Amino acid sequence: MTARNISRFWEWGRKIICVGRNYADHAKELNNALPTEPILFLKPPSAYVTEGSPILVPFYSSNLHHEVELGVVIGKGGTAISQSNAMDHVAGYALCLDMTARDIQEDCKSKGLPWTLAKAFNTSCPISEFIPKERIPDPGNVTLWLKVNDQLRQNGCTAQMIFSIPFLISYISKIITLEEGDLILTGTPKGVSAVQEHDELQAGIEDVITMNFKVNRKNQ
Ligand SMILES: CC(=O)CC(=O)C(=O)O
Ligand SMILES: [Mg+2]
Repeated sequence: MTARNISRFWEWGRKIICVGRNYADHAKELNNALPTEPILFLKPPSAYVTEGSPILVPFYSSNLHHEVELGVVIGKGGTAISQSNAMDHVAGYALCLDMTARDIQEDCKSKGLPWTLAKAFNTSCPISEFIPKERIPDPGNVTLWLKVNDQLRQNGCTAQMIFSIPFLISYISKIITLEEGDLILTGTPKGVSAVQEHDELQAGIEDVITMNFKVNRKNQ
């Protein structure tokens, strides 16, 4: 059996654990209350899409939003990890989009239903290449940005997160055991907006990485 390579973590079929409303400016733009504890939801590994393949608008949505986020790739699993040890469990990072069918999410929220249809569809998690840990020495202070058709829509710093990366790793691992190859999406800053078929998305982390995706529509 060949050894698995963490730099292709998305092929391992591991969990994608997402944090919602982790930036006050984004919670405010959607008129959401600030969380007192992390808000968690999941995406399946079938949500991954890598550069070269398109993001597909789900057939049941007419308001698909981009959310640029820093992804934390777990390199060493654990349960009830302490905040002081948390960064020892990180292998690296990925630039991620938490694609969200906002119309469906609003409908689910109003009916008290889970967000699965809004957040977990195929191609709802576009990701960059794996970024080794050493390339982002301070993940709590990097700028993420996203452009749609060359127009800047999001530009936020991870220093604005309400819950820090060590806190999130510790909090999540008390509830859900973290495994090597899991990915944590740490929430989005303000500026989320709708994308349309044929749009071109470009996103980046400072001078560390950029990625490009096209948007297509899924017909049934
Ligand atoms: C309102 C949301 O969709 C929450 C979320 O995903 C976020 O990043 O914040
Ligand atoms: Mg999000």
